[in-house]
Amino acid sequence: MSFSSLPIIDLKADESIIIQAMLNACSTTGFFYLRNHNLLDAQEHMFKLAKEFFRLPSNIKEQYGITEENYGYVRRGQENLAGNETKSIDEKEAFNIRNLVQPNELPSLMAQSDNYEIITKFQNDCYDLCMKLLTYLAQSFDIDSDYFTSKHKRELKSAGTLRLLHYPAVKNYSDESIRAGAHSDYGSLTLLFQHLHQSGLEVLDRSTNTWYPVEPYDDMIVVNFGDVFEYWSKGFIKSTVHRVTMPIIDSTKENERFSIAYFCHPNDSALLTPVPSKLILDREFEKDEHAKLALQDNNQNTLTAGEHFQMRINKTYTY
Ligand SMILES: O=C(O)CCC(=O)C(=O)O
Ligand SMILES: [Fe+2]
Repeated sequence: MSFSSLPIIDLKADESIIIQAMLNACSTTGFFYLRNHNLLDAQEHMFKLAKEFFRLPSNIKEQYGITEENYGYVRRGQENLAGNETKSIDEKEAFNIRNLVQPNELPSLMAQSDNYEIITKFQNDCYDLCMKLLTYLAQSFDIDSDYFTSKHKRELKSAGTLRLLHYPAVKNYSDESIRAGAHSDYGSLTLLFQHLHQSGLEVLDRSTNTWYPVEPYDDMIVVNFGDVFEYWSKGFIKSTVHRVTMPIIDSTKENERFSIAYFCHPNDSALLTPVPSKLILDREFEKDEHAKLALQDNNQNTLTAGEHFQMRINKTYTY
């Protein structure tokens, strides 16, 4: 397993192979490609809708501005994922949709019944896929197979979010510009859908401080582990830092970028205590620089997933 060619997990492979591959991926790169998932059609519909939405005039999009709970429209320059370590802002716009969203909470384009159905189907498919991966992961750790899924009940409150992203075309930019600043994700798993060979995503190998590009493939989802797993595994599972860089300027090529992220989060009340696996319980949690920044810096109080999310969000628009 290496950052220069991320592992590929094939959902059509034997379960024993998947379970072993999940264990290898989570403890090394924290990122992998997922092949043979069944979200291709749903993904295509979702990208079409996202493009239609981002083409709307700003005043319409801004009617649904981001709320304190982190849902709604983020305009270009409003968010800075790398926090106050840098002066730059993220050159992107985004729209965050909560789980179990109701049509009356959405812009009229998304509230139309056919589009609302596309959104809810996509959310359900993503949720089901995450639950499948979490079941395999529990098997990798030799714990009850519903150990993780029981902390992700669909009907209970969580910070789970579907995020549509648009990185507008650029003709020039400064050295400090970035499309999405360096960050780790806050939840348990992220499904990242890239599109039409629009690259730019990079992952950080913390041990050597080296960035590696993540090539986009239309038929494979990029999956990564978030902070919650770094807590649950005392650092055995890596919540790998990533970013999206600016495109190479080539006047013959269109360079805007679309992506979609499904952030799976445990229920707000879930405790971030170590999982009862032999692989984890005997481990010392030695926090490296990233963990010290992203996670609560002392091991005295156990956080809930909701508290950790709130802590990260309070900084996001600074960290
Ligand atoms: O657009 C991408 O490829 C990555 C976005 C991302 O990492 C995020 O929003 O957390
Ligand atoms: Fe991310």
